[in-house]
Amino acid sequence: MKKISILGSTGSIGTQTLDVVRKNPDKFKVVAISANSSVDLLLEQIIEFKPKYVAVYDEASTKNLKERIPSHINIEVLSGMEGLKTISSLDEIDVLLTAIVGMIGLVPTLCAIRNGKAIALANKETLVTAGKLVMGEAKKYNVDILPVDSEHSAIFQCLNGEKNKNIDKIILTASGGPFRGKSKEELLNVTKNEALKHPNWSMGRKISIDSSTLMNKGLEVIEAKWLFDVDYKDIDVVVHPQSIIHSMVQFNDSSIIAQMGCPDMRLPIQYALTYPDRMLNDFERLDFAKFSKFTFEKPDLETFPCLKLAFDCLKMGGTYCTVLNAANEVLVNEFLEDKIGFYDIPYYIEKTLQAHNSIEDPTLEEILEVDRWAREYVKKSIK
Ligand SMILES: NC(=O)C1=CN([C@@H]2O[C@H](COP(=O)(O)OP(=O)(O)OC[C@H]3O[C@@H](n4cnc5c(N)ncnc54)[C@H](OP(=O)(O)O)[C@@H]3O)[C@@H](O)[C@H]2O)C=CC1
Ligand SMILES: CC(=O)[C@@H](O)[C@H](O)COP(=O)(O)O
Ligand SMILES: [Mn+2]
Repeated sequence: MKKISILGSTGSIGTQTLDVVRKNPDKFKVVAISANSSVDLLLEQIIEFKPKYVAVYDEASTKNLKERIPSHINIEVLSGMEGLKTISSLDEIDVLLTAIVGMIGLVPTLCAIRNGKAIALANKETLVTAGKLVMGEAKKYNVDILPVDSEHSAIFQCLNGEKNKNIDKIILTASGGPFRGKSKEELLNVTKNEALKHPNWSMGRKISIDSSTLMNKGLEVIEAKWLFDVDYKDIDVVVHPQSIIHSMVQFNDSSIIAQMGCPDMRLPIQYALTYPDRMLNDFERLDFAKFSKFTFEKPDLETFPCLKLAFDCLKMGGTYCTVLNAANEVLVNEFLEDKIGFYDIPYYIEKTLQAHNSIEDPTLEEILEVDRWAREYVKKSIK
Protein backbone atom coordinates (compact mmCIF):
# COMPACT_ATOMS: atom_id res chain seq x y z
CA MET A 1 0.00 0.00 0.00
CA LYS A 2 1.62 3.26 -1.15
CA LYS A 3 0.81 6.22 1.11
CA ILE A 4 0.44 9.49 -0.74
CA SER A 5 0.29 13.17 0.11
CA ILE A 6 -1.02 15.49 -2.62
CA LEU A 7 -0.12 19.15 -3.04
CA GLY A 8 -3.02 20.58 -5.07
CA SER A 9 -5.61 17.79 -4.84
CA THR A 10 -8.41 19.97 -6.26
CA GLY A 11 -6.82 20.77 -9.64
CA SER A 12 -6.63 18.94 -12.94
CA ILE A 13 -3.67 16.70 -11.94
CA GLY A 14 -4.88 16.41 -8.34
CA THR A 15 -8.34 15.12 -9.26
CA GLN A 16 -6.90 12.72 -11.86
CA THR A 17 -4.52 11.40 -9.19
CA LEU A 18 -7.51 10.78 -6.94
CA ASP A 19 -9.17 8.93 -9.82
CA VAL A 20 -6.15 6.59 -10.04
CA VAL A 21 -6.43 6.05 -6.26
CA ARG A 22 -10.22 5.53 -6.48
CA LYS A 23 -9.73 2.72 -9.00
CA ASN A 24 -7.03 1.03 -6.87
CA PRO A 25 -8.02 1.26 -3.21
CA ASP A 26 -5.93 -1.83 -2.39
CA LYS A 27 -2.74 -0.21 -3.78
CA PHE A 28 -2.91 3.43 -2.71
CA LYS A 29 -3.95 5.37 0.38
CA VAL A 30 -4.27 9.16 0.40
CA VAL A 31 -2.93 10.39 3.73
CA ALA A 32 -3.04 14.14 3.05
CA ILE A 33 -4.62 16.52 0.57
CA SER A 34 -4.33 20.28 0.04
CA ALA A 35 -5.47 23.28 -1.97
CA ASN A 36 -5.40 27.03 -1.98
CA SER A 37 -9.09 27.85 -1.46
CA SER A 38 -11.37 25.22 -3.12
CA VAL A 39 -13.18 24.34 0.09
CA ASP A 40 -16.26 22.66 -1.45
CA LEU A 41 -14.15 20.18 -3.40
CA LEU A 42 -11.80 19.57 -0.45
CA LEU A 43 -14.82 18.71 1.66
CA GLU A 44 -16.02 16.16 -0.92
CA GLN A 45 -12.50 14.67 -1.10
CA ILE A 46 -12.27 14.45 2.70
CA ILE A 47 -15.57 12.55 2.83
CA GLU A 48 -14.58 10.15 0.02
CA PHE A 49 -10.87 9.52 0.72
CA LYS A 50 -10.76 10.03 4.50
CA PRO A 51 -7.25 11.56 4.64
CA LYS A 52 -5.69 12.14 8.08
CA TYR A 53 -4.56 15.66 7.14
CA VAL A 54 -5.75 18.53 4.98
CA ALA A 55 -3.77 21.72 4.35
CA VAL A 56 -5.39 24.89 3.03
CA TYR A 57 -3.08 27.72 1.99
CA ASP A 58 -5.57 30.55 2.21
CA GLU A 59 -6.33 31.51 5.81
CA ALA A 60 -10.00 32.46 5.40
CA SER A 61 -10.65 29.22 3.47
CA THR A 62 -8.99 27.23 6.28
CA LYS A 63 -11.44 28.72 8.75
CA ASN A 64 -14.35 28.06 6.40
CA LEU A 65 -13.32 24.42 5.93
CA LYS A 66 -12.89 23.85 9.68
CA GLU A 67 -16.44 25.07 10.30
CA ARG A 68 -17.88 22.75 7.67
CA ILE A 69 -16.15 19.42 8.41
CA PRO A 70 -18.78 17.11 9.98
CA SER A 71 -17.99 16.46 13.67
CA HIS A 72 -17.73 12.65 13.23
CA ILE A 73 -14.75 13.07 10.81
CA ASN A 74 -11.35 12.89 12.44
CA ILE A 75 -8.91 15.03 10.46
CA GLU A 76 -6.14 17.51 11.23
CA VAL A 77 -6.65 20.82 9.43
CA LEU A 78 -3.47 22.79 8.69
CA SER A 79 -2.98 26.19 7.12
CA GLY A 80 -0.58 28.34 5.09
CA MET A 81 2.94 27.45 3.95
CA GLU A 82 3.59 25.66 7.27
CA GLY A 83 0.60 23.42 6.52
CA LEU A 84 1.94 22.59 3.04
CA LYS A 85 5.38 21.82 4.49
CA THR A 86 3.89 19.59 7.19
CA ILE A 87 1.86 17.45 4.78
CA SER A 88 4.92 17.18 2.49
CA SER A 89 7.12 15.61 5.14
CA LEU A 90 4.81 13.41 7.22
CA ASP A 91 6.41 10.27 8.69
CA GLU A 92 3.55 8.16 7.38
CA ILE A 93 3.87 9.05 3.66
CA ASP A 94 5.94 7.33 0.97
CA VAL A 95 5.49 9.85 -1.82
CA LEU A 96 4.55 13.48 -2.33
CA LEU A 97 2.64 14.13 -5.55
CA THR A 98 3.17 17.78 -6.49
CA ALA A 99 0.04 18.80 -8.41
CA ILE A 100 0.19 22.39 -7.17
CA VAL A 101 0.59 25.12 -9.79
CA GLY A 102 3.46 27.62 -9.68
CA MET A 103 6.76 28.02 -7.85
CA ILE A 104 4.84 28.12 -4.54
CA GLY A 105 5.48 24.34 -4.71
CA LEU A 106 9.26 24.81 -4.34
CA VAL A 107 9.59 25.09 -0.55
CA PRO A 108 7.26 22.17 0.33
CA THR A 109 8.96 20.00 -2.32
CA LEU A 110 12.39 20.75 -0.84
CA CYS A 111 10.98 19.97 2.59
CA ALA A 112 9.77 16.56 1.35
CA ILE A 113 13.14 15.79 -0.26
CA ARG A 114 15.01 16.71 2.94
CA ASN A 115 12.76 14.28 4.79
CA GLY A 116 13.55 11.48 2.33
CA LYS A 117 10.18 11.40 0.55
CA ALA A 118 9.97 10.35 -3.10
CA ILE A 119 8.54 13.06 -5.34
CA ALA A 120 6.02 12.41 -8.12
CA LEU A 121 6.56 15.72 -9.85
CA ALA A 122 3.90 17.43 -11.95
CA ASN A 123 4.75 20.92 -10.66
CA LYS A 124 7.25 21.87 -13.39
CA GLU A 125 7.72 25.44 -12.11
CA THR A 126 9.69 24.03 -9.15
CA LEU A 127 12.41 22.69 -11.46
CA VAL A 128 12.29 25.72 -13.73
CA THR A 129 12.89 28.13 -10.88
CA ALA A 130 15.39 26.05 -8.89
CA GLY A 131 16.39 22.99 -10.93
CA LYS A 132 20.01 22.81 -9.85
CA LEU A 133 19.19 23.20 -6.16
CA VAL A 134 16.30 20.69 -6.21
CA MET A 135 18.20 18.01 -8.13
CA GLY A 136 21.25 18.57 -5.91
CA GLU A 137 19.16 18.02 -2.78
CA ALA A 138 17.47 14.95 -4.30
CA LYS A 139 20.91 13.47 -4.94
CA LYS A 140 22.13 14.36 -1.46
CA TYR A 141 19.09 12.77 0.24
CA ASN A 142 18.96 9.85 -2.23
CA VAL A 143 15.40 10.67 -3.22
CA ASP A 144 13.69 9.72 -6.51
CA ILE A 145 12.12 12.50 -8.57
CA LEU A 146 9.56 10.67 -10.70
CA PRO A 147 8.21 12.73 -13.60
CA VAL A 148 4.46 13.13 -14.05
CA ASP A 149 4.53 15.66 -16.89
CA SER A 150 3.57 13.56 -19.95
CA GLU A 151 6.70 14.38 -22.01
CA HIS A 152 9.07 13.71 -19.12
CA SER A 153 7.29 10.51 -18.17
CA ALA A 154 7.71 9.48 -21.82
CA ILE A 155 11.46 10.23 -21.75
CA PHE A 156 11.79 8.46 -18.39
CA GLN A 157 10.09 5.40 -19.89
CA CYS A 158 12.29 5.55 -23.03
CA LEU A 159 15.38 5.60 -20.79
CA ASN A 160 14.28 2.64 -18.69
CA GLY A 161 17.19 0.22 -18.64
CA GLU A 162 19.42 2.55 -20.68
CA LYS A 163 22.50 4.40 -19.53
CA ASN A 164 22.11 8.19 -19.75
CA LYS A 165 25.49 8.66 -21.34
CA ASN A 166 24.22 7.04 -24.54
CA ILE A 167 21.70 9.85 -25.15
CA ASP A 168 22.33 11.72 -28.39
CA LYS A 169 19.34 13.98 -27.92
CA ILE A 170 15.96 14.30 -26.30
CA ILE A 171 13.11 15.07 -28.68
CA LEU A 172 10.29 16.83 -26.82
CA THR A 173 7.01 16.80 -28.69
CA ALA A 174 4.69 19.83 -28.60
CA SER A 175 1.08 19.93 -29.73
CA GLY A 176 1.58 23.47 -31.03
CA GLY A 177 -1.34 24.62 -28.88
CA PRO A 178 -4.59 26.24 -29.99
CA PHE A 179 -2.81 28.81 -32.21
CA ARG A 180 -0.61 26.49 -34.26
CA GLY A 181 -0.27 27.75 -37.84
CA LYS A 182 -1.50 31.29 -37.02
CA SER A 183 0.53 34.40 -37.79
CA LYS A 184 1.58 37.11 -35.32
CA GLU A 185 -0.93 39.52 -36.85
CA GLU A 186 -3.76 37.03 -36.34
CA LEU A 187 -2.80 36.56 -32.69
CA LEU A 188 -2.46 40.22 -31.66
CA ASN A 189 -5.94 40.41 -30.17
CA VAL A 190 -6.70 36.83 -29.13
CA THR A 191 -8.75 36.40 -25.98
CA LYS A 192 -8.15 34.22 -22.95
CA ASN A 193 -11.08 32.00 -23.94
CA GLU A 194 -9.47 31.28 -27.31
CA ALA A 195 -6.12 30.64 -25.61
CA LEU A 196 -7.68 28.27 -23.07
CA LYS A 197 -9.00 25.91 -25.80
CA HIS A 198 -6.23 23.33 -25.93
CA PRO A 199 -6.69 20.97 -28.91
CA ASN A 200 -5.86 17.71 -27.09
CA TRP A 201 -5.68 18.11 -23.32
CA SER A 202 -8.05 19.36 -20.65
CA MET A 203 -5.81 21.10 -18.09
CA GLY A 204 -5.68 23.90 -15.54
CA ARG A 205 -5.83 27.52 -16.72
CA LYS A 206 -2.17 28.45 -16.20
CA ILE A 207 -0.70 25.53 -18.14
CA SER A 208 -3.32 25.99 -20.87
CA ILE A 209 -2.20 29.59 -21.44
CA ASP A 210 1.44 28.41 -21.31
CA SER A 211 0.65 25.89 -24.06
CA SER A 212 -0.90 28.61 -26.20
CA THR A 213 2.27 30.77 -26.00
CA LEU A 214 4.57 27.70 -26.25
CA MET A 215 6.01 28.76 -22.88
CA ASN A 216 4.86 25.36 -21.63
CA LYS A 217 7.34 23.76 -24.01
CA GLY A 218 10.00 26.22 -22.88
CA LEU A 219 9.37 25.29 -19.24
CA GLU A 220 9.50 21.62 -20.25
CA VAL A 221 12.87 22.05 -21.99
CA ILE A 222 14.23 23.45 -18.70
CA GLU A 223 12.49 20.66 -16.73
CA ALA A 224 14.07 18.05 -19.05
CA LYS A 225 17.54 19.57 -18.67
CA TRP A 226 17.40 19.10 -14.89
CA LEU A 227 15.56 15.78 -14.75
CA PHE A 228 17.79 14.03 -17.29
CA ASP A 229 21.02 16.00 -16.83
CA VAL A 230 21.40 16.93 -20.51
CA ASP A 231 22.79 20.04 -22.19
CA TYR A 232 20.21 22.42 -23.67
CA LYS A 233 21.86 21.87 -27.08
CA ASP A 234 20.82 18.22 -26.87
CA ILE A 235 17.11 19.00 -26.47
CA ASP A 236 15.03 19.43 -29.63
CA VAL A 237 11.39 20.45 -29.80
CA VAL A 238 9.19 19.11 -32.57
CA VAL A 239 5.54 19.98 -33.09
CA HIS A 240 3.38 16.85 -33.30
CA PRO A 241 -0.23 18.10 -33.35
CA GLN A 242 -1.80 14.68 -32.60
CA SER A 243 -0.16 14.42 -29.11
CA ILE A 244 0.18 10.64 -29.44
CA ILE A 245 3.97 10.46 -29.30
CA HIS A 246 4.59 12.00 -25.89
CA SER A 247 8.35 12.40 -26.48
CA MET A 248 11.37 10.50 -27.77
CA VAL A 249 15.02 9.80 -27.08
CA GLN A 250 17.62 9.44 -29.82
CA PHE A 251 20.60 7.33 -28.74
CA ASN A 252 24.21 7.57 -29.94
CA ASP A 253 23.73 4.65 -32.33
CA SER A 254 20.96 6.72 -34.11
CA SER A 255 18.15 4.56 -32.72
CA ILE A 256 15.08 6.53 -31.56
CA ILE A 257 12.73 5.23 -28.87
CA ALA A 258 9.32 6.90 -28.49
CA GLN A 259 6.60 6.50 -25.88
CA MET A 260 3.02 6.70 -27.19
CA GLY A 261 -0.52 6.53 -25.94
CA CYS A 262 -3.87 8.28 -25.95
CA PRO A 263 -3.63 11.71 -24.28
CA ASP A 264 -4.63 10.80 -20.69
CA MET A 265 -2.64 12.19 -17.74
CA ARG A 266 -3.76 9.33 -15.52
CA LEU A 267 -1.17 7.11 -17.23
CA PRO A 268 1.94 9.16 -16.31
CA ILE A 269 0.43 9.78 -12.85
CA GLN A 270 -0.10 6.03 -12.37
CA TYR A 271 3.38 5.18 -13.68
CA ALA A 272 5.03 7.63 -11.27
CA LEU A 273 3.12 5.98 -8.42
CA THR A 274 3.81 2.36 -9.43
CA TYR A 275 7.37 2.76 -10.82
CA PRO A 276 9.32 0.52 -11.45
CA ASP A 277 6.20 -1.65 -11.92
CA ARG A 278 3.41 -1.20 -14.42
CA MET A 279 -0.21 -1.78 -13.43
CA LEU A 280 -3.19 -3.02 -15.43
CA ASN A 281 -5.85 -0.37 -16.01
CA ASP A 282 -8.94 0.25 -18.15
CA PHE A 283 -7.66 3.41 -19.91
CA GLU A 284 -8.40 3.76 -23.62
CA ARG A 285 -6.04 1.77 -25.87
CA LEU A 286 -4.54 3.48 -28.91
CA ASP A 287 -6.10 2.38 -32.19
CA PHE A 288 -3.52 3.14 -34.91
CA ALA A 289 -6.08 2.53 -37.65
CA LYS A 290 -7.98 5.63 -36.46
CA PHE A 291 -5.05 7.89 -37.40
CA SER A 292 -4.68 8.64 -41.07
CA LYS A 293 -1.42 10.46 -40.35
CA PHE A 294 1.10 11.44 -37.69
CA THR A 295 2.66 14.79 -38.59
CA PHE A 296 5.71 16.75 -37.45
CA GLU A 297 6.73 20.40 -37.89
CA LYS A 298 9.35 22.84 -36.65
CA PRO A 299 8.12 25.18 -33.89
CA ASP A 300 7.58 28.76 -35.11
CA LEU A 301 9.83 30.80 -32.81
CA GLU A 302 8.94 34.12 -34.47
CA THR A 303 5.24 33.79 -33.71
CA PHE A 304 5.87 32.10 -30.34
CA PRO A 305 8.90 33.90 -28.82
CA CYS A 306 8.41 32.39 -25.33
CA LEU A 307 10.03 29.11 -26.40
CA LYS A 308 13.14 30.95 -27.60
CA LEU A 309 13.27 32.98 -24.36
CA ALA A 310 13.32 29.72 -22.37
CA PHE A 311 16.22 28.34 -24.45
CA ASP A 312 18.05 31.68 -24.00
CA CYS A 313 17.61 31.51 -20.21
CA LEU A 314 18.97 27.95 -20.06
CA LYS A 315 21.95 29.06 -22.11
CA MET A 316 22.61 32.10 -19.88
CA GLY A 317 22.21 30.00 -16.68
CA GLY A 318 22.35 31.61 -13.22
CA THR A 319 18.97 32.90 -12.08
CA TYR A 320 17.57 33.74 -15.52
CA CYS A 321 15.18 30.75 -15.44
CA THR A 322 13.89 31.93 -12.03
CA VAL A 323 13.12 35.33 -13.57
CA LEU A 324 11.54 33.75 -16.67
CA ASN A 325 9.24 31.68 -14.49
CA ALA A 326 8.28 34.46 -12.05
CA ALA A 327 7.57 36.98 -14.81
CA ASN A 328 5.56 34.40 -16.73
CA GLU A 329 3.44 33.48 -13.67
CA VAL A 330 2.53 37.14 -13.10
CA LEU A 331 1.85 37.85 -16.78
CA VAL A 332 -0.29 34.74 -17.35
CA ASN A 333 -2.38 35.81 -14.38
CA GLU A 334 -2.76 39.32 -15.80
CA PHE A 335 -3.73 37.89 -19.20
CA LEU A 336 -6.33 35.66 -17.51
CA GLU A 337 -7.74 38.78 -15.87
CA ASP A 338 -7.95 40.56 -19.28
CA LYS A 339 -5.44 43.20 -18.12
CA ILE A 340 -2.80 42.61 -20.81
CA GLY A 341 -2.67 41.24 -24.36
CA PHE A 342 -1.22 37.95 -25.64
CA TYR A 343 2.06 39.46 -26.85
CA ASP A 344 2.55 41.43 -23.64
CA ILE A 345 3.56 38.09 -22.10
CA PRO A 346 6.85 37.66 -24.06
CA TYR A 347 7.39 41.45 -24.21
CA TYR A 348 7.47 41.97 -20.43
CA ILE A 349 9.35 38.72 -19.79
CA GLU A 350 12.13 39.92 -22.08
CA LYS A 351 12.15 43.36 -20.48
CA THR A 352 12.49 41.80 -17.01
CA LEU A 353 15.27 39.46 -18.15
CA GLN A 354 17.18 42.43 -19.56
CA ALA A 355 16.97 44.26 -16.23
CA HIS A 356 18.14 41.26 -14.18
CA ASN A 357 21.57 40.82 -12.57
CA SER A 358 21.96 37.06 -12.53
CA ILE A 359 23.41 35.07 -9.60
CA GLU A 360 25.49 31.95 -10.28
CA ASP A 361 24.70 28.95 -8.06
CA PRO A 362 21.97 30.68 -6.03
CA THR A 363 20.89 29.54 -2.56
CA LEU A 364 17.19 28.99 -1.80
CA GLU A 365 17.01 32.43 -0.17
CA GLU A 366 18.55 34.06 -3.26
CA ILE A 367 16.09 32.24 -5.54
CA LEU A 368 13.15 33.41 -3.43
CA GLU A 369 14.53 36.96 -3.47
CA VAL A 370 15.04 36.94 -7.27
CA ASP A 371 11.50 35.58 -7.68
CA ARG A 372 10.14 38.43 -5.51
CA TRP A 373 12.19 41.02 -7.45
CA ALA A 374 10.98 39.75 -10.85
CA ARG A 375 7.32 39.77 -9.79
CA GLU A 376 7.59 43.33 -8.51
CA TYR A 377 9.50 44.48 -11.60
CA VAL A 378 6.83 43.07 -13.94
CA LYS A 379 3.97 44.52 -11.93
CA LYS A 380 5.58 47.99 -11.95
CA SER A 381 6.35 47.72 -15.69
CA ILE A 382 2.78 46.95 -16.75
CA LYS A 383 1.15 49.72 -14.64
N1 LIG B 1 -3.10 19.62 -16.04
C1 LIG B 1 -2.26 18.87 -16.71
O1 LIG B 1 -2.67 18.03 -17.54
C2 LIG B 1 -0.79 19.00 -16.49
C3 LIG B 1 -0.26 19.81 -15.49
N2 LIG B 1 1.09 19.86 -15.27
C4 LIG B 1 1.61 20.71 -14.21
O2 LIG B 1 0.99 20.33 -12.99
C5 LIG B 1 0.80 21.46 -12.14
C6 LIG B 1 -0.69 21.56 -11.81
O3 LIG B 1 -1.40 21.84 -12.98
P1 LIG B 1 -2.99 21.75 -13.05
O4 LIG B 1 -3.46 20.56 -12.29
O5 LIG B 1 -3.33 21.88 -14.49
O6 LIG B 1 -3.40 23.09 -12.29
P2 LIG B 1 -4.81 23.49 -11.70
O7 LIG B 1 -4.90 24.95 -11.79
O8 LIG B 1 -5.89 22.67 -12.29
O9 LIG B 1 -4.69 23.06 -10.16
C7 LIG B 1 -3.79 23.70 -9.31
C8 LIG B 1 -3.87 23.14 -7.92
O10 LIG B 1 -2.94 23.83 -7.09
C9 LIG B 1 -3.63 24.37 -5.96
N3 LIG B 1 -2.98 25.59 -5.52
C10 LIG B 1 -2.77 26.72 -6.22
N4 LIG B 1 -2.14 27.64 -5.46
C11 LIG B 1 -1.96 27.06 -4.25
C12 LIG B 1 -1.41 27.49 -3.03
N5 LIG B 1 -0.92 28.72 -2.88
N6 LIG B 1 -1.39 26.62 -2.00
C13 LIG B 1 -1.90 25.38 -2.12
N7 LIG B 1 -2.45 24.92 -3.24
C14 LIG B 1 -2.48 25.76 -4.29
C15 LIG B 1 -5.04 24.62 -6.45
O11 LIG B 1 -5.94 24.78 -5.36
P3 LIG B 1 -7.35 25.58 -5.56
O12 LIG B 1 -8.26 24.62 -6.28
O13 LIG B 1 -7.80 25.90 -4.20
O14 LIG B 1 -7.03 26.79 -6.38
C16 LIG B 1 -5.24 23.33 -7.25
O15 LIG B 1 -5.49 22.26 -6.39
C17 LIG B 1 1.34 22.65 -12.91
O16 LIG B 1 2.65 22.89 -12.54
C18 LIG B 1 1.29 22.19 -14.37
O17 LIG B 1 2.24 22.83 -15.18
C19 LIG B 1 1.96 19.10 -16.00
C20 LIG B 1 1.50 18.30 -17.01
C21 LIG B 1 0.11 18.20 -17.34
C1 LIG C 1 -0.34 16.92 -20.72
C2 LIG C 1 0.93 17.64 -20.64
O1 LIG C 1 1.94 17.10 -20.26
C3 LIG C 1 0.97 19.05 -21.06
O2 LIG C 1 2.17 19.67 -20.66
C4 LIG C 1 0.81 19.04 -22.53
O3 LIG C 1 1.95 18.47 -23.06
C5 LIG C 1 0.58 20.38 -23.09
O4 LIG C 1 0.72 20.32 -24.45
P1 LIG C 1 1.61 21.28 -25.33
O5 LIG C 1 2.35 22.23 -24.45
O6 LIG C 1 2.49 20.39 -26.10
O7 LIG C 1 0.57 21.98 -26.14
MN1 LIG D 1 3.66 18.36 -20.62
